[in-house]
Amino acid sequence: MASAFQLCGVKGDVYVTPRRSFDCETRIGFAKFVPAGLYCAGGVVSSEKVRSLLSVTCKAMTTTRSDVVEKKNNVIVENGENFGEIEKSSSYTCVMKFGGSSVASAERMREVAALILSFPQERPIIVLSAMGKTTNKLLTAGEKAVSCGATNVSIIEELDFIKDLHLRTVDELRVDRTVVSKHLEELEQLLKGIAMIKELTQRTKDYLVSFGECMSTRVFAAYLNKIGVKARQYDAFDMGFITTDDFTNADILNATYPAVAKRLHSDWVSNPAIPIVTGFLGKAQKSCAVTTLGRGGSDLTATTIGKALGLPEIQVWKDVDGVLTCDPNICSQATPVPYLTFDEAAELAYFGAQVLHPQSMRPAREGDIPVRVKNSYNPKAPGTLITKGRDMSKAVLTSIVLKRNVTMLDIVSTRMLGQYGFLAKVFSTFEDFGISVDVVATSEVSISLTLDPSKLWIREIIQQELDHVVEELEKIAVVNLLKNRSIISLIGNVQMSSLILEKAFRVLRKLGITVQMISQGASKVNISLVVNDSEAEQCVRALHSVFFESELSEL
Ligand SMILES: Nc1ncnc2c1ncn2[C@@H]1O[C@H](COP(=O)(O)OP(=O)(O)O)[C@@H](O)[C@H]1O
Ligand SMILES: N[C@@H](CC(=O)OP(=O)(O)O)C(=O)O
Repeated sequence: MASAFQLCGVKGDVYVTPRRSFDCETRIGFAKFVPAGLYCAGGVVSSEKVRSLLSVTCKAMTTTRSDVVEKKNNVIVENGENFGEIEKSSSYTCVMKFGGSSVASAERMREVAALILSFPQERPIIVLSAMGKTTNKLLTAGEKAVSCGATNVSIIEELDFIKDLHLRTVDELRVDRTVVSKHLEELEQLLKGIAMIKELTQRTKDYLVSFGECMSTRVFAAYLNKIGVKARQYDAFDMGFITTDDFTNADILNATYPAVAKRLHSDWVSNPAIPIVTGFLGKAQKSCAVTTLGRGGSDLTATTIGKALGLPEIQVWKDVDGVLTCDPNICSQATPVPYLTFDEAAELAYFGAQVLHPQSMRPAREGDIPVRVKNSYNPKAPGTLITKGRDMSKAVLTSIVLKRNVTMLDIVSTRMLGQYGFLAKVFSTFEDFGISVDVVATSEVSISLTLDPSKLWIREIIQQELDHVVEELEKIAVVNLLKNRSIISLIGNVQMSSLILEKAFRVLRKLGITVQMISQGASKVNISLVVNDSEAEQCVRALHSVFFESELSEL
C-alpha cells in the first residue's frame, strides 16, 4: 500500500516526514548525489520501496519526525509498524558509465577512480568506452590497411598513436605492460590480415574497434587493483550480451538480461569485486562474432545492465554538465537541462544529440530506472535526471537538436493507386529496401519524408539503393530527391505547440528561411522542421537565443 512521505537530504542523509505530493522515488537518489547543501523533495512511495531504497542508498538515516519513520538499530519503523531489518543490498547499487573523454589518459583514469571511490556507499558496476578517440583511430587504421600493403601496416600513424597512448597510460599508472601488450600485438596482426585480403567488412570493423574497449577496461581494472580496490574486468561479449548479427549497429536481444544478471550476481556472491565492463560490444547470436551497438553504444550497455539488475540508478558520466539545451559546438550559450522524461531523452538522442545513444533510453524506460547524466570533469554539477515523468506544466522547449546531411524525398501520387494503396506502396518500398524513414508529412496525394542517415553510411550502397527506391516509386508517383537537408528538432511540450511554432516561425521569417517540411510526431515531445544544411546552424542559433537566452527572447 502506498504511504506518503516528504524526503529532504544532504549527501548520505535522508529525513522522512509525512506528506502527500508527487512521485519521489528518483529524488531519493538525487539527495544522495547532491555533494553539498540541502535538497528537498516530496513524494508518495510505497513503504516497501522506501525501505529498499534506503537500504541501498543511505549511509545514515536521520528522522525529523520520529513518530513517523525512524531508524533504531537498523530497523525502520513507520507509524509504529515495524518493517524489519534494513538490509544492505547483497550486490550492486548502481551502474556508472564513463565515456571516451572521461578515460582519455592516465590522469583522467586516476580522476575517475577517485570519483568512484568518493561514493563509498555505492557498489557500482563500471562501464567504460575506449580511451579518447581510439574508436575513430581504429577505424581509420582499418581503412588505411585495406590499401597500404601488409608490409606497411606497422607505419600506419593511427596504429602508432594507439600503441603509444595505451603503453604511456599503463606506464604512467604503473601497471604492468602485459595488461595491453597481447591486445596490441593482436591488433597489428589483424591490420596485417586486412591489408592482405584488401577488404574491411562490417564484421571485421566490429572486431577491430572492440580492441579499444577491451584495452581501456583492462587498464582501468588493473589500476584499481593496484591501488587496492578489488576490480574484475569483463568483455561484454563473454558475459552475456547477445545481439543480432547486424554488425556495426547490432540490437541487444532479450536473452541478454537474465544472462548478464546471473553472471554479475554469481561473481559477486563468490568473490566480490567491482565489475569493469566493456561498453559498446556484444556477441552476435548466430555467428558468435563480436558486434558493436552503434557509435556511442556504451550508454546502451549501461542502461542494459541497469535493467538486467533492476538497479536504483544508471549514471552516464560525460564531458558536459548534463544534457544541454543545444549542442555546445553549435551554441556556446547552451545550458544544462535539469530534468527530462525518457520520451524526451529518446527523441533528442534519436534526432541527433550526440550526448546519448539513440537506443539507450529503451532499457531504462522498460525497467523504469532513472538515468542521471553527469560531468566527470565537474562532478559537483547536478547534471540531468531522466525519469518516466516530470512536471510539464511550465515546460515549453527543452532542447533544440540538429541532424545534418539528411536526404529528403517529395513523393506526389500520379493517382494510379487509391489513397490507401499509395501510402502502403510507398512504405512497403522502403521496407523492401531496408531503409528506415525519419520524419514524415503526408497529404492525401503526397508524402514528404526524410531518410535516416545512420542507416545509410556506406556511400556507394546508398546511392545505388536510393536509385532503386526512386525507380520503384516512380511507377506510382513523381519523385523529387533532395539532398543536403537538416532536421531541426524542437524537443519539448507539444501541448505548447502553438506558442513554440509562433516563436519559431517569427525567428525563421526574420532570417528569410523557408521551412521545407514540418512534422509533429505522435510522441508529443517533438516538432521537426526541415531546412537546407547550409542554413541550419544559423537557424539553430537564432532559435536558441529566442527560447533560451532571455535577453534576446523578444527577437
Ligand atoms: N544537447 C546536447 N547536450 C550535451 N552534449 C551534447 C548535446 N549535443 C551534442 N553534444 C555533444 O556530446 C558530447 C558528449 O557525448 P559523447 O562524446 O558521446 O560523450 P562520451 O564519449 O563521454 O560518452 C558533448 O561533448 C557535446 O559536444
Ligand atoms: N567507443 C565507442 C563507444 C562509445 O560509447 O563511445 P563514447 O562513450 O565515448 O561516446 C564510440 O566511440 O562510439
